[in-house]
Amino acid sequence: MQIPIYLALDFPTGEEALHFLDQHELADIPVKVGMELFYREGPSIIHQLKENNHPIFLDLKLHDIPNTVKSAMRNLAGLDVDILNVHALGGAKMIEAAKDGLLQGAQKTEPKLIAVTMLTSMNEETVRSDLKQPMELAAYALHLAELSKAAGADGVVCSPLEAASIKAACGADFLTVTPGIRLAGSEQNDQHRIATPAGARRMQADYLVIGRSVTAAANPKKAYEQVIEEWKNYDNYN
Ligand SMILES: O=C(O)c1cc(=O)[nH]c(=O)n1[C@@H]1O[C@H](COP(=O)(O)O)[C@@H](O)[C@H]1O
Repeated sequence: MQIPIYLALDFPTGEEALHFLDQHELADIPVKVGMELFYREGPSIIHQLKENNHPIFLDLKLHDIPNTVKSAMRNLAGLDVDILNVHALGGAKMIEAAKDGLLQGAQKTEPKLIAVTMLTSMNEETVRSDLKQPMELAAYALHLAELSKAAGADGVVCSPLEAASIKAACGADFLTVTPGIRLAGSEQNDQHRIATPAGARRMQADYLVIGRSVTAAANPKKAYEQVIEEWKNYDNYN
């Protein structure tokens, strides 16, 4: 079975992303294509990665009125990727519309629909001061997860710190996809609610998303292997 660790391909061009995978012998690994790469390359980067047998999470975080999201999802589902996502903050009607569009557009596989709860770059203070959200962040993320589940999402993007409580409330089958993953000693960058790969697994993350801890490492291949090692043998790590 493929290890559910998606490498975030946050590169300016497809050429750089493909070169990185090739140079560091990361053939076939699950990858996440986000706004930076997709807005530059469009569907062609998805076709190329699929040709190289990479499982793909296409992370475009749709957030618009239900009708627009439904039509966009119909198109994206036709790309035959494994995971697509929306912002849970778009509300229940928007998530339901995303699911409808996804089902209409699905080709060989039905991509999983994942809703982003609270971005891992936010903390209690920014949620309160920027969003004027009075609930505690973890409780609000849990609320958004329950809303997403009721609206037909297959899981959520959340911080590893919230994964266990979301699993407890939404059930073992409801997927927790967790960015904000950092190897010990890596830069935190703009992330706030973070954990190591081992910590995330212990906290019941189903899928990890990791970018700069690997892509900006002195030895990306070694860093990626460390992530896998921690995922497999999480009891041996802090
Ligand atoms: O949906 C996402 O993938 C996502 C949600 C979130 O809350 N936080 C978050 O960091 N991400 C994405 O996960 C990746 C994390 O990258 P690194 O911080 O470099 O590991 C980036 O591509 C983000 O766009």
